Amino acid sequence: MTTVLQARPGGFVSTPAVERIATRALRYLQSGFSVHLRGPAGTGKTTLAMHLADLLSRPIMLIFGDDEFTTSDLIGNQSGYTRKKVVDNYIHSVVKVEDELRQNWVDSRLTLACREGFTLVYDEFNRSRPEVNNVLLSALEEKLLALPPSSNRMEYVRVHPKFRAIFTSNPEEYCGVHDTQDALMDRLITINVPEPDELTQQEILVQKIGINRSDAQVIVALVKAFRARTEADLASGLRSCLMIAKICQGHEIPVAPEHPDFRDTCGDILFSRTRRPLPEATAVLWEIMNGLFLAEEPLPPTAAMVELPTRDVLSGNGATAFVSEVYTYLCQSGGASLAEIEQRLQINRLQAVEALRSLVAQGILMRSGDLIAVVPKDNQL
Ligand SMILES: Nc1ncnc2c1ncn2[C@@H]1O[C@H](COP(=O)(O)OP(=O)(O)OP(=O)(O)O)[C@@H](O)[C@H]1O
Repeated sequence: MTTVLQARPGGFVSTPAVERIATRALRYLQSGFSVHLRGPAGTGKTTLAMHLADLLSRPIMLIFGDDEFTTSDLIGNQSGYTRKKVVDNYIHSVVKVEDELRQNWVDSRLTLACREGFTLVYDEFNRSRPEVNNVLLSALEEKLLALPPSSNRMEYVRVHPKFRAIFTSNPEEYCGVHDTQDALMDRLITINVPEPDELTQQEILVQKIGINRSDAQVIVALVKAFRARTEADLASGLRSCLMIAKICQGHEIPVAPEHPDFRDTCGDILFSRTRRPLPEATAVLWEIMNGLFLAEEPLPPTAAMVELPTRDVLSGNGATAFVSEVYTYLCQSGGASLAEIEQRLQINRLQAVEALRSLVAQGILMRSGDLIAVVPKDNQL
C-alpha cells in the first residue's frame, strides 16, 4: 500500500541563513519548478525538503534513492490478477462460459504524486541508478508520465498542475552515489546547501535538544575546531553536535571540557569521523579541550593601560584573527571573563581562546596558574 504523508509542522529551526535558502527554494517551487538541494551529509537538506513540502500544503510522497531501484519502483507495476467468470445457461441446452483474466496495475509513489498533484520528496535521488530516474524527464518537462504499454489503461498520466518534486543529493564523490544525469539536472533548479553556520547550529541544539545557549556554543565550537584541525570535512558537524548535546542532556553530563564523561562522549562521537590515526585525533581533541578549560576561568584585572602593539605584530602569521581586539578590550576593561570577551567583541569561544593563546605565546599575556594577566610593556618579549 502506498502511504501518503501529511505535513507535520514544527521542529524546523529557522535562522536568517536557513530562511534565505528556504525563501529561494519556495519561490522556485511556487513558480512551477522542481528544486534540487545538494550538499554534504548532515547539512539539513532532508529537513529543509520536508519543511518546504509542508509549506506547499499538499500531501507528501517520500522516496529514498536506492541502487536496487527499478523503474517500476518509481512508477508502479502489474500486481495480481482480477478474474471474471460468466456462465451463461440461458438456453438450457447451451452453456456459454466467459473467463477473463486481467492484470491489476498498482501506481507507485511517483505516479500517484503526478496523478494527484502531491509533493514528491525524492531523498538522495542519486543513490538510484541514473537510467531509473529517466522516467522523471518527461514528467518534469512535458508534464506526461509514461507507463508501460497496456490494453486496459492509459499509457500516460497527465501530470497534475500542483505536482512538485524536491530532490536532495550528496556530492558525487560520496561512496554509493551515482553521477547525476545532465538532462535531469537541466530540468531542476539546484541550490547548494552548505554546512549550517555556527548560529544556526547553536539554535538547532537549543531548540531541538533544549540545552542552554552557552553549552550549545561550547559544543559547536569544539566540534568545529576538531573538524578543522583533523580535516574531517566530508560531512557537516551538525549531527555530531546533536549527538553530544542529546547525550549530555539526557544523562546530566556537564558540558565542561574538564569533565571526564564529557571528554569520553566527545571522543566516542568525533574520533570515528576523521581519517586521522586515533592517537593523533586524541591529541588534537585533548588539546582543544584543555584550551577551552583554561580559558573558562575569569581573567584578572590589569594594572594599567599598555600601549597597543600593531595588529601585524599581534596576529603573527595571520592564523589568529581577533588578537588585537581582544588585547585592546582587556587593557580597556581592566579584566574580563571569557564570556564577556565573546559578548563584547561578538566572537565565539574558539576565536577568543585562540586570540588569548596567541597573546600568551607572544609574551603579551602571561599565565599564572589558572589566571591570565597582561605583561607590563617593559617586560614583554
Ligand atoms: N533547520 C533545521 N531545523 C531543525 N533540525 C535540523 C535543521 N537542519 C538540520 N536539522 C537536524 O540535523 C540533522 C541532519 O539533518 P538532515 O538529515 O536533514 O541532513 P541531510 O543533509 O539530509 O543529511 P544526509 O545527506 O546525511 O541525509 C537532523 O537530525 C535534523 O533534524
